[in-house]
Amino acid sequence: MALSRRRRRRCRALVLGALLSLAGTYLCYSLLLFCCAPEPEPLASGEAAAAAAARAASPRTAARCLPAAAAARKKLLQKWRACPAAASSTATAGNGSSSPPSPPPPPASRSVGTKRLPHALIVGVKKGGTRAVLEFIRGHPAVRALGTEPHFFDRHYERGLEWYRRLMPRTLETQITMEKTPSYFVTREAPRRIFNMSRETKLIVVVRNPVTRAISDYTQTLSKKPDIPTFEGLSFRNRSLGLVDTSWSAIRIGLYALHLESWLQYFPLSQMHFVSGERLITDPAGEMGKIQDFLGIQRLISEKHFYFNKTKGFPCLKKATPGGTLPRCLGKSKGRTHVQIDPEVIEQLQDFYHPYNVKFYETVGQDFRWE
Ligand SMILES: Nc1ncnc2c1ncn2[C@@H]1O[C@H](COP(=O)(O)OS(=O)(=O)O)[C@@H](OP(=O)(O)O)[C@H]1O
Repeated sequence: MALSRRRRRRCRALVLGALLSLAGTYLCYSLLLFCCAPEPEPLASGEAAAAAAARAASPRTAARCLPAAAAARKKLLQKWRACPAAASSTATAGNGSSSPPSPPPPPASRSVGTKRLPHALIVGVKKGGTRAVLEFIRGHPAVRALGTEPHFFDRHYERGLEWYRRLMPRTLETQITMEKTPSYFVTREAPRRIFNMSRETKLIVVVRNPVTRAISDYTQTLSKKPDIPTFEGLSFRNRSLGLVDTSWSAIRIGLYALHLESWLQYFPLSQMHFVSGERLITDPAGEMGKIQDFLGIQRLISEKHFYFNKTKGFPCLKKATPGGTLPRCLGKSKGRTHVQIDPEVIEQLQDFYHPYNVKFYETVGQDFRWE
């Protein structure tokens, strides 16, 4: 009898102990969750809510940061944060000036930061050199970019801004989020949709001689569909009458002045930056310098990060980090050998584009010398 009472008492003590330890674990777990909860991300969907989220994210002011020169020394292509541009507008990458007094902060890893709507977009043009610009600029420590083309403002708009935001890489407050989708430039609804996301969005357009661009576009299509008609056949409604077929997308995309009009209904020119696709090849550092100025970030990507690859026939990035993962040259689909086109056809198309080009130069205040 006494034995079973003792056993019952021991049993009760064991149950009590177990309960207490469970309660303790729960308390610790709750405390841990409370202390380490991540920064809440906006969850509301719809244009207004996400636009508010974008505005909230826009003052990308000083948090702890790595001075730009130090960031550059810490290898351009590593994702170190850089201090805001105001620190020094003359800094160039790795010019060997003073070293940081204390150890640098940890790099912004994939799990750090917040997914934000883009602050800047490369909106076009197809075959202009958009991939080169994206790959070059994403080496900057103050920029993080989506590697693939999300086609949100043309194909997937109905999925909502929240879907779009979730595609973005995480950024720190001081960093700029970017993506590129070249078809935005010729999408009628894109300017309004981007404006509704944020009227402060910075827009980059890489433009190239519209005739060369059309041939590049055609060469790409031909590589996928070898049975399509000839370039000459597709370009004209009536070649002897010189009637160009502007309904063919390869031709239509090159009417830059027309497409630009839709953008100027929503954005001032000062919010748009036009990159010369030609100069991007002959002077990548020069064009990248202007892009960095436009984005309000330090000129860290400079001459010393490029070399001309004779085999590729294009400038390529030097691998700035030992064992870095970014490619030195762009892939095989960039810099294809173009299909041979009758020089007379080229001349006819040059003539066709001339008035549109002139209008475009006048509007943007830059002569791209495509004549
Ligand atoms: N550094 C470097 N390396 C390789 N290619 C370069 C570079 N800079 C500019 N380009 C030119 O980019 C053209 C492709 O343009 P996009 O990247 O805009 O094409 S796409 O619309 O994304 O398909 C591509 O066009 P094609 O030469 O007709 O293939 C290149 O001329």
